[in-house]
Amino acid sequence: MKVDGKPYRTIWLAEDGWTVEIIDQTRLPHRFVVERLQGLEAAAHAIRSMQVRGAPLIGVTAAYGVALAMTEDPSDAGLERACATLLATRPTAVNLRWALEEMQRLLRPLGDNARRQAAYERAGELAEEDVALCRAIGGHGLALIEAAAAKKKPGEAVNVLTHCNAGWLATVDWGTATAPIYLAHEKGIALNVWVDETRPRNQGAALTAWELGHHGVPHKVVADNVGGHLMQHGLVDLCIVGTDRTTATGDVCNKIGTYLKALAAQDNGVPFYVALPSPTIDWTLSDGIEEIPIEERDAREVTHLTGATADGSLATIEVVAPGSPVANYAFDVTPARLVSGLITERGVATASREGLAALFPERVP
Ligand SMILES: CSC[C@H]1O[C@H](OP(=O)(O)O)[C@H](O)[C@@H]1O
Repeated sequence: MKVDGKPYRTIWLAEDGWTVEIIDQTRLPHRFVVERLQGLEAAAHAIRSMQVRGAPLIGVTAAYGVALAMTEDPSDAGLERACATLLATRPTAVNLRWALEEMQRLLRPLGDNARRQAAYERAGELAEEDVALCRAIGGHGLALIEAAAAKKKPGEAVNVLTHCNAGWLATVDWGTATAPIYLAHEKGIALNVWVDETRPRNQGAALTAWELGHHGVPHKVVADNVGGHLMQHGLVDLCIVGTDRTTATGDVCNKIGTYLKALAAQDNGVPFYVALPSPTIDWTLSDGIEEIPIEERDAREVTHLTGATADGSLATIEVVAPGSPVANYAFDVTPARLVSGLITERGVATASREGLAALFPERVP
C-alpha cells in the first residue's frame, strides 16, 4: 500500500536479482528502514526477530529464505537444513510450514543446478499469489462493511475494531483484516477503525496505526482493554481480525487478546469476523485450543518498551518492576462458536468444518 504516496510491498526481490529486501518492521513507526537479506540466516533472523511478521508474510519470507539458501548450498543437505532452520523460527503461523512444504515439494525432485532459479521463481509466485488472495479477501469483506454502512445515518462512519496488525504489513500487500477496510475507504465509505494497541509488542499502535495513517484511513488507537467498553456503548459495528492458524473446524489462533475481544463481541451482539487466506487454514487440526502450538516469547518484550523521545531519538525503558517474573504468550485461540464468519479469498464461510469444506472441497483431507 502507500507510504507517503509511494506504493510499497513488505518484501521484494532487489534489483540485483538475488538479494531480498524487506521493510524492517522492528524499526516502525519511527524509522522506515529497508533491510537487505543476503542469505539463509538473514532470512531466518528476519522472521525470528519479527523484522517481518504476520502469517502470510512469514510464509513468503521463508520461501525467499529457501531461495537464498539454494544460492549458498543447493544440495539435498542444504535444502533440508534450510527448511529446518526456517521452520524453527516461529511455531504458530501455519503459513510457514505450508510455504516450506511447497518449496520442498518443488525442489526435491530437481537437480542441484536447477534449484536456485526454481526457488526464486516459486517464491515470487507465492508473493504474487498472496497479493491476489488478500485482494480477494478484501472484496468479500467489503460487502460486510457495505452492509454495516447501509444501517448508518448519512455521513455516519462505520466503526470497525481490529486487533494487532493484520494489515498489509502482515502480508505482501493489502493485508487480510485491512483489505476490506482499504477497499471501503477507496470506495468513499465513511470509516473509523478502532486500533487495539496490542501489547506487548504494540503491533496495533506501531504498525496498524502507521499503515492506516499513511493510507489516509481514519482511525483511533485504543488501549487493549477499551474494546469491551466500546462495544457496550454501540461504538463498534463489526470486528475484523486476522489469524495465524485456523483449524478445519473454524477455531482461530491469533494474537493474544483476540479471544477476549471475541467474548466481548458475543456478549454485545457485535459481529466478529476473521479474515484469512486459505494457506492459513490447517486442515489437519480440529481442536485449536488443544492442538495449536502457542509461541512464548522473550520476557523483555513485556518488561521493556522502545519509543521516541521528545527530540526524536529512540530510547528503551523498563516498564515492569525489576526482577518480576514474566509470562509472554504471543497468541490465543478463539473457539469457532465466537466467530461470525471467516472471510476467505473464495467468500465468507461459517466458522465450521462444513462451512470451510463448502468453499474448499478439494482441500479437505
Ligand atoms: C495476517 S496474519 C496477522 C497476524 O499475525 C500477527 O502475529 P505476529 O505479529 O506475532 O506475527 C497477529 O497474530 C496478526 O493477527
